[in-house]
Amino acid sequence: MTEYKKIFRPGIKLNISIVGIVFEGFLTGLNFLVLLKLLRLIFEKGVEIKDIFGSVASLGVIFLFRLILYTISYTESQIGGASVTKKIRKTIGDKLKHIPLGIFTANKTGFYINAATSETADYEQVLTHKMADIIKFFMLNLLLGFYARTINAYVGDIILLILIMLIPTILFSIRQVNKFGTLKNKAREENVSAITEYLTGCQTLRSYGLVGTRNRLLTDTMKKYSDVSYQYEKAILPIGFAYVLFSYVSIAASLLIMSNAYNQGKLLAYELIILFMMLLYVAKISMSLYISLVAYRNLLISKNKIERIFKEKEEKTSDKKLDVKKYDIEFENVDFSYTPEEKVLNQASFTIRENTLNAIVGDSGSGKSTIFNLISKYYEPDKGKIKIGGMDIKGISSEEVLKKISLVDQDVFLFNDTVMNNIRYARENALDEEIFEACKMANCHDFILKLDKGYNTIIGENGKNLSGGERQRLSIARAILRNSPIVLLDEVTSSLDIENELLVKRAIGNLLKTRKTVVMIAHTMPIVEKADCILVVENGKVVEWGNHEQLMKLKGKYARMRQASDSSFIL
Ligand SMILES: Nc1ncnc2c1ncn2[C@@H]1O[C@H](COP(=O)(O)OP(=O)(O)OP(=O)(O)O)[C@@H](O)[C@H]1O
Repeated sequence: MTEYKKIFRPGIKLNISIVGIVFEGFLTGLNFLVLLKLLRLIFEKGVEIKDIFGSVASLGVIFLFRLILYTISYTESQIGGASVTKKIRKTIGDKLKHIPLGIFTANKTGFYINAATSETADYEQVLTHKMADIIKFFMLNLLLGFYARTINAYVGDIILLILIMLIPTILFSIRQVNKFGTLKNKAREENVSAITEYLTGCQTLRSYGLVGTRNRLLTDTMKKYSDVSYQYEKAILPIGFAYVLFSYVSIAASLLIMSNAYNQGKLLAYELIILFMMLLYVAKISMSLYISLVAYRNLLISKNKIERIFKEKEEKTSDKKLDVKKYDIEFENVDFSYTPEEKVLNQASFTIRENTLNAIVGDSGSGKSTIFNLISKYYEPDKGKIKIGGMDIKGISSEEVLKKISLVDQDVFLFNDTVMNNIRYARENALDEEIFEACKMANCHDFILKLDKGYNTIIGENGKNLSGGERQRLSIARAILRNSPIVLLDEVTSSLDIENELLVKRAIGNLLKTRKTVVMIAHTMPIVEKADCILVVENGKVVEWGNHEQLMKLKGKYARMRQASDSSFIL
């Protein structure tokens, strides 16, 4: 058995609960025996009050046992179901750690959130309710059918026929469930993605007055989900209705057979009554069995979704360490595409020397951020080699490579935690004094002290209580504290006001004082001129490199970009 299949297996507690619920079903069947005995007394020799008390007591005892069994089974199933759910969610979490980081694009967020929440909860339903119900209803139906046969063979056969007719009904329903259930799940996934996007982008949407527009898109996904759900019900309901009709026509046919048998003296009055009661009960539980089987199949679609995540290709892991003495970065004839249609890097080759400040410039969409994505191993190159300190990073895990890199970009992610803890994520064992020092260097110490509880202030979900510049400086403080040999800065000042830009620039200046291999993508920073090396990217290649003076003398792409830039120095 594939390893992941074991995760879905019901554990001992769930198996106990299933056995308990099936027994509880058998006990329900015993009620008919008690009633049969009472009816026989009524019709054969006249009933006495003690007989009634005896029957009521028997029914009471059966009820008590059923209650005990049900309580134990229900509790066990809840504990067992929660334990399987925990295992599934944990495995999804573990799996996500090993899926290549580049996969986490915004449109997949809904897929993963949905799998870890709704789909897992759906599968728990299969384990805690559906499986036991299906076995219970099936066994009970079978038992009543065979028992009815001992009274009247025809009626018994009709009960068994009602059960057998479930097979074509279910086969027919499954086609609809597979079709519409899959569509329903897809629509739910899109809905979760839309909700996630709406909530995370709410601030931006408000600022652009687009709340209404996006809200419509969100409600569209909700409408699509409700439409598909309606189609699902519309496709399933007629099949269920036809089955109910068949069951009740069978009961009518049984009534005819029973009245004939009664008139011919082959069936006693109390037998007729009990058989009739059984038939009504069988029709009811057959319908419940049908509903449970349909729901079971539908919920298994969720299981398939979760399995898809478990089967997703994992990043190649290796224990190989990035054990190097220096931190040069080299690209050797690197080709890379996100999609087969567009080659983003084409034979890109360049070297970034260690302990130097490097700037990457180029037109929008030329592939600057892609170079960062490849250095950080969010993606693997299609061809060519990327080396750090002379070592090819191909066989090294992204976690290991990322240990050597601090990335400061525009999208600073902050946790809903204290300022102190948010910075400590960069280095878990950092002393408080080291955090204060890093914050001073990153120009954030003063604003942190002005916060309500200073370093112990909770900064809200993704730091929503802070300004863009403050968030940016906290991110630089993290990079300083992390003290990794490579620092990647991605257009960090592009969205800031002048005052904040100045503070962030000073913070970067302090970061650069510690000798590191620094690579930055910058549009508006005069610091580009100060870079030891400027790499100019065009059409997926580094077409020029050198310092500002060298490149200006070259009179090539960089010089043209520099001349075209306005007085505010837009590269
Ligand atoms: N995840 C992605 N999937 C598909 N295509 C992508 C993805 N990310 C970027 N691209 C495409 O790759 C090309 C290079 O993008 P990249 O972000 O590296 O450019 P850039 O030079 O950093 O641009 P900018 O200066 O505008 O940030 C662009 O055409 C972009 O549309």
